[in-house]
Amino acid sequence: MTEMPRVALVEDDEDLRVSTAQLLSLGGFAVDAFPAAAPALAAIDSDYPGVVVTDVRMPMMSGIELFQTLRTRDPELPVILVTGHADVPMAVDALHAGAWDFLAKPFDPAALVAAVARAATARALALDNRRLRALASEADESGLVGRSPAIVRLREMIPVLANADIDLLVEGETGTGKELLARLIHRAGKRARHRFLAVACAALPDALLESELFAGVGDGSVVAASRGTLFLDDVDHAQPGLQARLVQLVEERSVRGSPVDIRVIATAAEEARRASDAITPALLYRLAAVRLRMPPLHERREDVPLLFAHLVDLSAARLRRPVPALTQGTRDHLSRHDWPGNVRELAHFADRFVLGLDAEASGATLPPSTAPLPGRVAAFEREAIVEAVLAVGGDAGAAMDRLGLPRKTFYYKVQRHGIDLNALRRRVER
Ligand SMILES: Nc1ncnc2c1ncn2[C@@H]1O[C@H](COP(=O)(O)OP(=O)(O)OP(=O)(O)O)[C@@H](O)[C@H]1O
Repeated sequence: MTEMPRVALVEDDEDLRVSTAQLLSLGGFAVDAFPAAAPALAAIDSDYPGVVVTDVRMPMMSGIELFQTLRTRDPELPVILVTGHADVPMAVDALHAGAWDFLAKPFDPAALVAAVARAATARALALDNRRLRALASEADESGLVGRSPAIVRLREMIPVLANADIDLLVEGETGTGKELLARLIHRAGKRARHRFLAVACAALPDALLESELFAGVGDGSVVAASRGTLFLDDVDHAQPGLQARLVQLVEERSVRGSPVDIRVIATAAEEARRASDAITPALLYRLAAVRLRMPPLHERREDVPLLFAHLVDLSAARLRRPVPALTQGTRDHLSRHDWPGNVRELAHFADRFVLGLDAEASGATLPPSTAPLPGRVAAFEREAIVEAVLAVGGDAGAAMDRLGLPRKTFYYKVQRHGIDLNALRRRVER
Protein backbone atom coordinates (compact mmCIF):
# COMPACT_ATOMS: atom_id res chain seq x y z
CA MET A 1 0.00 0.00 0.00
CA THR A 2 1.89 3.03 -1.18
CA GLU A 3 -0.87 5.61 -0.76
CA MET A 4 -1.78 7.02 2.66
CA PRO A 5 -3.37 4.37 4.89
CA ARG A 6 -7.09 4.95 5.40
CA VAL A 7 -9.05 5.00 8.60
CA ALA A 8 -12.80 4.57 8.72
CA LEU A 9 -13.88 6.48 11.80
CA VAL A 10 -17.36 5.70 13.14
CA GLU A 11 -18.57 8.02 15.90
CA ASP A 12 -22.07 9.37 16.54
CA ASP A 13 -20.94 12.32 18.67
CA GLU A 14 -20.20 15.05 16.19
CA ASP A 15 -17.66 17.00 18.27
CA LEU A 16 -15.71 13.89 19.05
CA ARG A 17 -15.91 12.72 15.43
CA VAL A 18 -14.53 16.00 14.11
CA SER A 19 -11.71 16.24 16.64
CA THR A 20 -10.71 12.60 16.27
CA ALA A 21 -10.73 12.91 12.48
CA GLN A 22 -8.43 15.92 12.78
CA LEU A 23 -6.13 14.05 15.10
CA LEU A 24 -5.89 11.12 12.69
CA SER A 25 -5.33 13.36 9.67
CA LEU A 26 -2.46 15.00 11.49
CA GLY A 27 -1.17 11.51 12.27
CA GLY A 28 -0.85 10.89 8.52
CA PHE A 29 -4.03 8.97 7.76
CA ALA A 30 -6.73 9.57 5.18
CA VAL A 31 -9.92 9.62 7.22
CA ASP A 32 -13.38 8.48 6.13
CA ALA A 33 -15.70 9.69 8.90
CA PHE A 34 -19.16 8.18 9.50
CA PRO A 35 -21.85 9.25 12.01
CA ALA A 36 -23.25 5.71 12.33
CA ALA A 37 -22.56 2.05 11.58
CA ALA A 38 -24.90 1.72 8.60
CA PRO A 39 -23.17 4.20 6.24
CA ALA A 40 -19.81 2.79 7.36
CA LEU A 41 -20.94 -0.72 6.42
CA ALA A 42 -22.04 0.54 3.04
CA ALA A 43 -18.63 2.05 2.38
CA ILE A 44 -16.26 -0.61 3.73
CA ASP A 45 -15.78 -3.61 1.51
CA SER A 46 -13.55 -6.63 2.04
CA ASP A 47 -10.61 -4.96 0.28
CA TYR A 48 -10.77 -1.80 2.37
CA PRO A 49 -7.17 -0.50 2.35
CA GLY A 50 -7.11 0.57 5.97
CA VAL A 51 -8.48 0.06 9.45
CA VAL A 52 -11.68 0.82 11.32
CA VAL A 53 -11.96 2.85 14.51
CA THR A 54 -15.45 2.72 15.99
CA ASP A 55 -17.23 3.96 19.05
CA VAL A 56 -18.94 1.13 20.90
CA ARG A 57 -22.04 2.83 22.21
CA MET A 58 -24.11 4.16 19.33
CA PRO A 59 -27.88 4.20 18.68
CA MET A 60 -29.21 1.70 16.07
CA MET A 61 -26.18 -0.49 15.63
CA SER A 62 -23.43 -0.68 18.25
CA GLY A 63 -19.72 -0.71 17.50
CA ILE A 64 -19.61 -4.34 18.61
CA GLU A 65 -22.28 -5.32 16.10
CA LEU A 66 -20.48 -3.34 13.43
CA PHE A 67 -17.30 -5.24 14.25
CA GLN A 68 -19.13 -8.57 14.11
CA THR A 69 -20.58 -7.79 10.70
CA LEU A 70 -17.26 -6.60 9.29
CA ARG A 71 -15.64 -9.73 10.69
CA THR A 72 -17.81 -11.96 8.54
CA ARG A 73 -16.86 -9.94 5.46
CA ASP A 74 -13.14 -9.85 6.10
CA PRO A 75 -11.63 -11.41 9.22
CA GLU A 76 -8.33 -9.67 8.46
CA LEU A 77 -9.72 -6.14 8.71
CA PRO A 78 -8.44 -4.55 11.95
CA VAL A 79 -11.19 -2.99 14.04
CA ILE A 80 -10.29 -0.77 17.00
CA LEU A 81 -13.05 -0.14 19.53
CA VAL A 82 -13.39 3.06 21.50
CA THR A 83 -15.36 2.49 24.65
CA GLY A 84 -16.60 4.11 27.86
CA HIS A 85 -15.63 2.54 31.17
CA ALA A 86 -18.89 0.68 31.58
CA ASP A 87 -18.33 -1.19 28.32
CA VAL A 88 -14.81 -2.42 28.90
CA PRO A 89 -15.88 -6.01 29.64
CA MET A 90 -17.80 -6.06 26.37
CA ALA A 91 -14.75 -4.76 24.51
CA VAL A 92 -12.62 -7.47 26.06
CA ASP A 93 -15.06 -10.07 24.77
CA ALA A 94 -14.76 -8.49 21.35
CA LEU A 95 -10.97 -8.82 21.56
CA HIS A 96 -11.42 -12.53 22.15
CA ALA A 97 -13.62 -12.61 19.09
CA GLY A 98 -10.88 -11.03 17.02
CA ALA A 99 -11.17 -7.26 17.38
CA TRP A 100 -7.75 -5.69 16.94
CA ASP A 101 -7.61 -3.42 20.01
CA PHE A 102 -9.64 -1.14 22.22
CA LEU A 103 -9.16 2.21 23.88
CA ALA A 104 -11.08 3.44 26.92
CA LYS A 105 -12.42 6.99 26.87
CA PRO A 106 -11.00 9.48 27.46
CA PHE A 107 -8.11 8.18 25.41
CA ASP A 108 -4.63 9.57 25.01
CA PRO A 109 -4.42 10.99 21.44
CA ALA A 110 -0.92 9.60 20.96
CA ALA A 111 -2.11 6.15 22.01
CA LEU A 112 -4.86 6.24 19.39
CA VAL A 113 -2.46 7.26 16.61
CA ALA A 114 0.01 4.56 17.67
CA ALA A 115 -2.69 1.87 17.77
CA VAL A 116 -3.99 2.89 14.35
CA ALA A 117 -0.47 2.93 12.91
CA ARG A 118 0.20 -0.64 14.12
CA ALA A 119 -3.08 -1.84 12.73
CA ALA A 120 -2.47 -0.08 9.40
CA THR A 121 0.91 -1.82 8.99
CA ALA A 122 -0.66 -5.20 9.65
CA ARG A 123 -3.45 -4.38 7.23
CA ALA A 124 -1.01 -3.41 4.47
CA LEU A 125 0.88 -6.67 4.90
CA ALA A 126 -2.32 -8.72 4.90
CA LEU A 127 -3.56 -7.09 1.69
CA ASP A 128 -0.17 -7.53 0.08
CA ASN A 129 -0.13 -11.20 0.96
CA ARG A 130 -3.62 -11.60 -0.38
CA ARG A 131 -2.71 -9.96 -3.67
CA LEU A 132 0.37 -12.14 -4.02
CA ARG A 133 -1.60 -15.29 -3.25
CA ALA A 134 -4.14 -14.36 -5.91
CA LEU A 135 -1.47 -13.59 -8.49
CA ALA A 136 0.44 -16.77 -7.71
CA SER A 137 -2.61 -18.98 -8.11
CA GLU A 138 -3.47 -17.26 -11.38
CA ALA A 139 0.02 -17.89 -12.71
CA ASP A 140 -0.03 -21.49 -11.44
CA GLU A 141 -2.18 -22.54 -14.30
CA SER A 142 0.26 -21.47 -16.94
CA GLY A 143 3.24 -22.93 -15.10
CA LEU A 144 5.63 -20.08 -15.83
CA VAL A 145 5.22 -17.73 -12.90
CA GLY A 146 6.10 -14.07 -13.28
CA ARG A 147 4.72 -10.73 -14.30
CA SER A 148 7.81 -9.08 -15.72
CA PRO A 149 7.37 -8.13 -19.38
CA ALA A 150 9.94 -10.76 -20.43
CA ILE A 151 8.12 -13.60 -18.64
CA VAL A 152 4.70 -12.43 -19.76
CA ARG A 153 5.93 -12.47 -23.37
CA LEU A 154 7.44 -15.95 -22.99
CA ARG A 155 4.23 -17.22 -21.44
CA GLU A 156 2.27 -15.90 -24.40
CA MET A 157 4.68 -17.58 -26.77
CA ILE A 158 4.35 -21.05 -25.26
CA PRO A 159 1.26 -22.11 -27.25
CA VAL A 160 2.62 -20.50 -30.40
CA LEU A 161 5.96 -22.28 -30.11
CA ALA A 162 4.30 -25.55 -29.12
CA ASN A 163 2.40 -25.63 -32.37
CA ALA A 164 5.14 -24.24 -34.58
CA ASP A 165 7.28 -27.37 -34.07
CA ILE A 166 10.64 -25.80 -34.82
CA ASP A 167 13.90 -26.36 -32.95
CA LEU A 168 14.72 -23.90 -30.20
CA LEU A 169 17.71 -22.63 -28.34
CA VAL A 170 17.01 -21.25 -24.85
CA GLU A 171 19.82 -19.18 -23.45
CA GLY A 172 20.27 -18.02 -19.88
CA GLU A 173 21.98 -18.40 -16.54
CA THR A 174 21.69 -21.47 -14.36
CA GLY A 175 18.40 -21.89 -12.51
CA THR A 176 16.44 -19.33 -14.50
CA GLY A 177 13.79 -21.80 -15.69
CA LYS A 178 15.08 -22.87 -19.10
CA GLU A 179 14.13 -26.50 -18.60
CA LEU A 180 10.75 -25.53 -17.20
CA LEU A 181 10.05 -23.50 -20.33
CA ALA A 182 11.08 -26.42 -22.53
CA ARG A 183 8.77 -28.78 -20.64
CA LEU A 184 5.87 -26.36 -20.89
CA ILE A 185 6.34 -26.03 -24.64
CA HIS A 186 6.47 -29.80 -24.94
CA ARG A 187 3.32 -30.16 -22.86
CA ALA A 188 1.34 -27.57 -24.79
CA GLY A 189 1.66 -29.17 -28.19
CA LYS A 190 0.83 -32.39 -29.99
CA ARG A 191 4.11 -33.93 -28.83
CA ALA A 192 2.82 -33.97 -25.25
CA ARG A 193 1.64 -37.57 -25.60
CA HIS A 194 5.17 -38.69 -26.41
CA ARG A 195 8.41 -38.51 -24.51
CA PHE A 196 10.34 -35.54 -23.26
CA LEU A 197 13.85 -36.96 -23.35
CA ALA A 198 16.13 -34.80 -21.22
CA VAL A 199 19.84 -35.17 -21.85
CA ALA A 200 22.35 -33.45 -19.57
CA CYS A 201 25.12 -32.81 -22.06
CA ALA A 202 27.50 -31.64 -19.36
CA ALA A 203 26.99 -34.55 -17.00
CA LEU A 204 27.84 -37.64 -19.00
CA PRO A 205 31.07 -38.66 -20.66
CA ASP A 206 30.94 -38.08 -24.36
CA ALA A 207 31.17 -41.65 -25.50
CA LEU A 208 28.49 -42.85 -23.14
CA LEU A 209 26.13 -40.12 -24.18
CA GLU A 210 26.66 -40.80 -27.84
CA SER A 211 26.11 -44.52 -27.59
CA GLU A 212 23.09 -44.06 -25.38
CA LEU A 213 21.49 -41.45 -27.61
CA PHE A 214 22.20 -43.05 -30.95
CA ALA A 215 22.11 -46.73 -30.11
CA GLY A 216 18.69 -46.98 -31.68
CA VAL A 217 17.34 -49.09 -28.81
CA GLY A 218 16.79 -48.55 -25.13
CA ASP A 219 14.95 -45.98 -23.08
CA GLY A 220 17.39 -43.17 -23.43
CA SER A 221 17.63 -43.22 -27.16
CA VAL A 222 16.44 -40.70 -29.67
CA VAL A 223 14.51 -43.42 -31.45
CA ALA A 224 12.57 -44.21 -28.26
CA ALA A 225 11.65 -40.54 -28.01
CA SER A 226 10.36 -40.37 -31.53
CA ARG A 227 7.43 -37.96 -31.95
CA GLY A 228 8.44 -36.38 -28.67
CA THR A 229 10.96 -33.74 -27.68
CA LEU A 230 14.71 -34.11 -27.25
CA PHE A 231 15.87 -31.70 -24.58
CA LEU A 232 19.61 -31.03 -24.76
CA ASP A 233 20.58 -29.32 -21.52
CA ASP A 234 23.80 -27.28 -21.60
CA VAL A 235 24.55 -28.10 -25.22
CA ASP A 236 27.48 -25.68 -25.00
CA HIS A 237 29.15 -28.27 -22.77
CA ALA A 238 28.82 -31.11 -25.27
CA GLN A 239 32.09 -32.33 -26.74
CA PRO A 240 32.77 -31.59 -30.44
CA GLY A 241 32.23 -35.25 -31.37
CA LEU A 242 28.77 -35.26 -29.91
CA GLN A 243 27.99 -31.89 -31.43
CA ALA A 244 28.84 -33.25 -34.85
CA ARG A 245 26.41 -36.13 -34.31
CA LEU A 246 23.76 -33.69 -33.17
CA VAL A 247 24.22 -31.60 -36.31
CA GLN A 248 23.62 -34.73 -38.32
CA LEU A 249 20.53 -35.61 -36.33
CA VAL A 250 19.03 -32.15 -36.66
CA GLU A 251 19.89 -32.00 -40.34
CA GLU A 252 18.71 -35.42 -41.41
CA ARG A 253 16.15 -36.22 -38.74
CA SER A 254 17.34 -39.78 -38.83
CA VAL A 255 19.42 -42.19 -36.79
CA ARG A 256 21.42 -44.74 -38.78
CA GLY A 257 19.22 -44.26 -41.75
CA SER A 258 15.90 -44.62 -39.89
CA PRO A 259 13.85 -41.45 -39.83
CA VAL A 260 12.97 -40.05 -36.44
CA ASP A 261 10.39 -37.42 -35.81
CA ILE A 262 11.95 -35.40 -33.05
CA ARG A 263 11.89 -31.82 -31.98
CA VAL A 264 15.04 -30.45 -30.36
CA ILE A 265 15.06 -27.86 -27.60
CA ALA A 266 18.55 -27.02 -26.40
CA THR A 267 19.83 -24.77 -23.63
CA ALA A 268 23.08 -22.91 -23.31
CA ALA A 269 24.70 -20.11 -21.36
CA GLU A 270 24.24 -16.73 -22.94
CA GLU A 271 26.55 -16.01 -25.82
CA ALA A 272 28.49 -13.32 -23.97
CA ARG A 273 29.17 -15.76 -21.15
CA ARG A 274 30.43 -18.74 -23.10
CA ALA A 275 33.63 -19.41 -24.98
CA SER A 276 33.33 -18.41 -28.62
CA ASP A 277 33.80 -22.00 -29.77
CA ALA A 278 31.57 -23.61 -27.15
CA ILE A 279 28.97 -24.44 -29.76
CA THR A 280 30.15 -25.31 -33.23
CA PRO A 281 28.76 -22.84 -35.76
CA ALA A 282 27.15 -25.68 -37.66
CA LEU A 283 25.11 -26.72 -34.63
CA LEU A 284 24.34 -23.20 -33.50
CA TYR A 285 23.11 -22.29 -36.95
CA ARG A 286 20.80 -25.26 -37.11
CA LEU A 287 19.46 -25.11 -33.57
CA ALA A 288 18.89 -21.44 -33.38
CA ALA A 289 15.94 -21.13 -35.71
CA VAL A 290 14.42 -19.41 -32.72
CA ARG A 291 16.51 -18.17 -29.83
CA LEU A 292 14.86 -17.40 -26.52
CA ARG A 293 16.42 -15.74 -23.53
CA MET A 294 15.55 -16.46 -19.92
CA PRO A 295 16.57 -13.34 -18.03
CA PRO A 296 18.28 -13.72 -14.64
CA LEU A 297 16.20 -12.85 -11.60
CA HIS A 298 18.09 -9.66 -10.82
CA GLU A 299 16.84 -8.28 -14.11
CA ARG A 300 13.22 -8.94 -13.20
CA ARG A 301 12.97 -8.17 -9.53
CA GLU A 302 9.22 -7.71 -9.78
CA ASP A 303 8.96 -11.49 -10.22
CA VAL A 304 10.72 -12.27 -6.94
CA PRO A 305 7.83 -11.90 -4.44
CA LEU A 306 5.46 -13.63 -6.80
CA LEU A 307 7.78 -16.55 -7.47
CA PHE A 308 8.52 -16.78 -3.78
CA ALA A 309 4.83 -17.04 -2.89
CA HIS A 310 4.43 -19.75 -5.52
CA LEU A 311 7.51 -21.69 -4.41
CA VAL A 312 6.47 -21.45 -0.74
CA ASP A 313 3.11 -23.01 -1.64
CA LEU A 314 4.91 -25.83 -3.45
CA SER A 315 7.37 -26.40 -0.58
CA ALA A 316 4.63 -26.36 2.04
CA ALA A 317 2.68 -28.97 0.10
CA ARG A 318 5.73 -31.13 -0.47
CA LEU A 319 6.95 -30.83 3.12
CA ARG A 320 3.44 -31.02 4.55
CA ARG A 321 3.82 -27.86 6.55
CA PRO A 322 1.54 -24.88 6.94
CA VAL A 323 2.29 -21.84 4.81
CA PRO A 324 3.86 -19.30 7.15
CA ALA A 325 2.86 -15.65 6.78
CA LEU A 326 5.28 -13.44 4.95
CA THR A 327 6.92 -10.94 7.29
CA GLN A 328 8.70 -7.68 6.69
CA GLY A 329 12.07 -9.34 7.44
CA THR A 330 11.58 -11.96 4.76
CA ARG A 331 10.32 -9.37 2.36
CA ASP A 332 13.43 -7.24 2.96
CA HIS A 333 15.67 -10.21 2.32
CA LEU A 334 13.82 -10.97 -0.91
CA SER A 335 14.33 -7.47 -2.21
CA ARG A 336 17.91 -7.00 -1.01
CA HIS A 337 19.47 -10.27 -2.14
CA ASP A 338 20.82 -10.59 -5.68
CA TRP A 339 19.82 -14.23 -6.33
CA PRO A 340 22.83 -15.36 -8.39
CA GLY A 341 21.39 -18.89 -8.33
CA ASN A 342 18.15 -17.47 -9.73
CA VAL A 343 14.85 -19.31 -9.25
CA ARG A 344 16.57 -22.44 -7.99
CA GLU A 345 18.19 -20.47 -5.19
CA LEU A 346 14.86 -18.84 -4.42
CA ALA A 347 13.26 -22.31 -4.21
CA HIS A 348 15.84 -23.38 -1.63
CA PHE A 349 15.14 -20.24 0.37
CA ALA A 350 11.42 -21.08 0.20
CA ASP A 351 12.13 -24.54 1.66
CA ARG A 352 14.10 -23.05 4.54
CA PHE A 353 11.38 -20.47 5.12
CA VAL A 354 8.66 -23.12 5.29
CA LEU A 355 10.75 -25.18 7.70
CA GLY A 356 11.48 -22.10 9.82
CA LEU A 357 15.21 -22.72 9.34
CA ASP A 358 16.19 -19.44 7.86
CA ALA A 359 17.54 -16.66 10.04
CA GLU A 360 15.89 -14.09 7.77
CA ALA A 361 12.59 -15.82 8.19
CA SER A 362 12.72 -16.90 11.82
CA GLY A 363 9.73 -15.96 13.91
CA ALA A 364 7.95 -15.46 10.65
CA THR A 365 4.80 -17.29 11.60
CA LEU A 366 3.92 -14.84 14.35
CA PRO A 367 3.70 -11.07 14.33
CA PRO A 368 6.54 -9.39 16.22
CA SER A 369 6.16 -9.42 19.99
CA THR A 370 5.49 -5.69 20.02
CA ALA A 371 2.16 -6.36 18.29
CA PRO A 372 -0.92 -6.16 20.47
CA LEU A 373 -1.62 -9.36 22.36
CA PRO A 374 -4.92 -10.17 20.61
CA GLY A 375 -3.14 -10.13 17.25
CA ARG A 376 -0.46 -12.49 18.49
CA VAL A 377 -2.94 -14.81 20.14
CA ALA A 378 -5.02 -14.90 16.96
CA ALA A 379 -1.97 -15.66 14.79
CA PHE A 380 -0.94 -18.44 17.13
CA GLU A 381 -4.42 -19.91 17.16
CA ARG A 382 -4.63 -19.78 13.39
CA GLU A 383 -1.27 -21.55 13.01
CA ALA A 384 -2.29 -24.23 15.50
CA ILE A 385 -5.51 -24.97 13.62
CA VAL A 386 -3.86 -25.05 10.17
CA GLU A 387 -1.11 -27.30 11.50
CA ALA A 388 -3.62 -29.68 13.09
CA VAL A 389 -5.73 -29.91 9.94
CA LEU A 390 -2.65 -30.65 7.82
CA ALA A 391 -1.31 -33.13 10.35
CA VAL A 392 -4.47 -35.26 10.19
CA GLY A 393 -4.62 -35.20 6.42
CA GLY A 394 -7.35 -32.58 6.11
CA ASP A 395 -9.98 -34.37 8.20
CA ALA A 396 -11.83 -31.68 10.18
CA GLY A 397 -13.24 -34.16 12.72
CA ALA A 398 -9.80 -35.53 13.52
CA ALA A 399 -8.43 -32.00 13.76
CA MET A 400 -11.08 -31.09 16.37
CA ASP A 401 -10.09 -34.11 18.46
CA ARG A 402 -6.46 -33.27 18.17
CA LEU A 403 -7.06 -29.68 19.26
CA GLY A 404 -9.57 -30.66 21.94
CA LEU A 405 -12.13 -28.25 20.53
CA PRO A 406 -15.90 -28.80 20.42
CA ARG A 407 -17.28 -28.87 16.91
CA LYS A 408 -19.00 -25.49 17.11
CA THR A 409 -15.95 -23.74 18.50
CA PHE A 410 -13.77 -25.30 15.85
CA TYR A 411 -15.91 -24.05 12.98
CA TYR A 412 -16.33 -20.70 14.63
CA LYS A 413 -12.56 -20.28 14.84
CA VAL A 414 -12.01 -21.57 11.32
CA GLN A 415 -14.38 -18.95 10.03
CA ARG A 416 -12.99 -16.23 12.25
CA HIS A 417 -9.44 -16.82 11.06
CA GLY A 418 -10.49 -17.08 7.45
CA ILE A 419 -9.09 -20.61 7.18
CA ASP A 420 -10.02 -22.30 3.93
CA LEU A 421 -10.51 -25.96 4.85
CA ASN A 422 -11.00 -27.01 1.23
CA ALA A 423 -7.73 -25.40 0.24
CA LEU A 424 -5.98 -27.23 3.07
CA ARG A 425 -7.49 -30.52 1.99
CA ARG A 426 -6.34 -29.95 -1.59
CA ARG A 427 -2.88 -29.18 -0.29
CA VAL A 428 -2.77 -32.48 1.57
CA GLU A 429 -3.99 -34.41 -1.45
CA ARG A 430 -1.50 -32.93 -3.86
N1 LIG B 1 9.07 -18.73 -13.94
C1 LIG B 1 9.02 -19.81 -13.13
N2 LIG B 1 7.88 -20.16 -12.55
C2 LIG B 1 7.82 -21.22 -11.74
N3 LIG B 1 8.87 -21.98 -11.43
C3 LIG B 1 10.04 -21.69 -11.98
C4 LIG B 1 10.17 -20.59 -12.87
N4 LIG B 1 11.44 -20.55 -13.28
C5 LIG B 1 12.08 -21.55 -12.69
N5 LIG B 1 11.25 -22.27 -11.90
C6 LIG B 1 11.63 -23.44 -11.08
O1 LIG B 1 12.97 -23.24 -10.65
C7 LIG B 1 13.73 -24.44 -10.74
C8 LIG B 1 14.91 -24.25 -11.68
O2 LIG B 1 14.44 -24.11 -13.02
P1 LIG B 1 15.06 -24.92 -14.26
O3 LIG B 1 15.60 -26.23 -13.83
O4 LIG B 1 14.07 -24.90 -15.34
O5 LIG B 1 16.27 -23.94 -14.57
P2 LIG B 1 17.39 -24.07 -15.71
O6 LIG B 1 17.56 -22.71 -16.26
O7 LIG B 1 17.06 -25.17 -16.65
O8 LIG B 1 18.65 -24.43 -14.83
P3 LIG B 1 20.03 -25.17 -15.29
O9 LIG B 1 20.58 -24.41 -16.44
O10 LIG B 1 20.87 -25.06 -14.06
O11 LIG B 1 19.64 -26.57 -15.61
C9 LIG B 1 12.77 -25.49 -11.20
O12 LIG B 1 12.26 -26.15 -10.06
C10 LIG B 1 11.67 -24.72 -11.89
O13 LIG B 1 10.45 -25.40 -11.86
